[in-house]
Amino acid sequence: RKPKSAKPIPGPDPWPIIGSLHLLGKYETPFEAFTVLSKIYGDIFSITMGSTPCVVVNNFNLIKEVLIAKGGDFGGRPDFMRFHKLFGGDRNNSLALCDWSVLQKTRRSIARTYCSPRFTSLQYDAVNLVGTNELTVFMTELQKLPLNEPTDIKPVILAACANMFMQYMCSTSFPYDDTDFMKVVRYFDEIFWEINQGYAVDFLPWLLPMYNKHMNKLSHWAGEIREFILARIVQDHVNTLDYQSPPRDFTDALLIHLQEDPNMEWNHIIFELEDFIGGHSAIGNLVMMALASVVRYPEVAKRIQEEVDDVTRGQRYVNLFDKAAMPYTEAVLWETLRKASSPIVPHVASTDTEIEGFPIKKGTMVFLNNYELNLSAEHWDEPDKFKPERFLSPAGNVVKPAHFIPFSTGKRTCIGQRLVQCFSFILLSTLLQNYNISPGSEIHIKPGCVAVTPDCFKLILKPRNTEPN
Ligand code: HEM
Repeated sequence: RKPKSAKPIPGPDPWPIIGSLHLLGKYETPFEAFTVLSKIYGDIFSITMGSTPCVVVNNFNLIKEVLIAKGGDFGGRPDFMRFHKLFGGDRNNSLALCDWSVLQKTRRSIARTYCSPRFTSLQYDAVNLVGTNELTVFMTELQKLPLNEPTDIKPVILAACANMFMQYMCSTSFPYDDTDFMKVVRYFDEIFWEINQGYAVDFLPWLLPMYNKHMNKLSHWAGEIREFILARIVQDHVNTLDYQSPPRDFTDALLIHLQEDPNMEWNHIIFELEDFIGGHSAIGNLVMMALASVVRYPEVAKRIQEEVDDVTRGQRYVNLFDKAAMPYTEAVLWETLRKASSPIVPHVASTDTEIEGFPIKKGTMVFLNNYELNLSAEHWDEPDKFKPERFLSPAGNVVKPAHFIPFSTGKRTCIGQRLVQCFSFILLSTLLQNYNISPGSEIHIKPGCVAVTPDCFKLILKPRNTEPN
């Protein structure tokens, strides 16, 4: 198709040096600014960040055009220095931050079986087993926390998520009093928060000398994590791997692939493992976000408790096969994702192309305004309210509108979304099965972000005395 127009895409005139960065500074998230600007310039507009040409697309059809119809043209990622620092000096080591390549295709396909387990697969059974086994440990650890007073439960939730991931992907888990393990869990969480922030230096690289300390901190966290994974997880697998037998887990599958595929290197598999293990932080943060809403709206907690009590009859912990009978609890997680409206990682045009007939030059960064999709009155009834029931059909089944894409769509869609749905479900329902939870400190949630700060709000846990045997 010939470009519809040689006219430039509308957008604010950039200032020298900073481009239009000043327009974003007034808002808590740049996506709020994008929504405001879309009312002035339209559903597609251009904006210059520093000297980087960017385009913002604001409606579902345009988002689909970028992610699905032209996914191949927009397979690149931003070249931020922070991303390099987090992945051994080269962001292409990372699955989420690399440009599209044959290697990425291979890495995604190795990961698919393990990280996107289908409902009826052996992997799904394994996820269930690992998750429910960890629940017992998790509950024991929670009982060590002070009850009926403000307490910091995020580290315990994160440790439970980390163990679920490590057990599932590496057949290993760690005690919560293992200081090296807890340190690594904390570093992962710091990185998750970091990745969810934007900094002026991303677009103004000449500010770099001022960020030296920060960049060194990122490299340090990443280095410590890598050392732990190599020493405490991978080494044992290398020593015990039987190349003639089917892989025991994801780590084995990666090591076997390294042996068989001349294009795979040692670094590729270590970084892939690190990337996926790191996914646990996203789930821990999502559970904290869900709890923030649950404590704000006690009627939500009550409905989850009714569901979980009904399904388990107070006799056992929840498992993944209860999910179908607990649609409200699942809907709470979808509503948490809608309200959090985590941004889709920006894509970058890897070739000269077009969007809606407008010419787009190779190297242009594309922001997909899912904030608008998730929070506008055009798409949702009372969008500011936390209403899980919006995701329930009259018959009580979970339904999601097509424009709701918290995990994105297209060739770079999130690989971890099934694990998110599994582990967050059992953690949230088990917490509410066993405790009445109330706020223990002021709760501030940053808009347009699925992360809460590493040292975040406290909660008060009051046992419900219905603990299963
Ligand atoms: C609250 C939880 C999560 C949310 C909201 C989320 C959301 C997203 C989004 C929006 C993308 C960008 C897709 C795109 O650019 O089009 C993404 C990519 C990705 N996610 Fe997730 N994610 C979550 C958890 C996870 C977990 C647990 C894992 C790992 C097990 C994971 C692995 C990945 C990977 C590897 C990519 C990059 C895929 C690629 O670029 O090819 N995510 N995620």
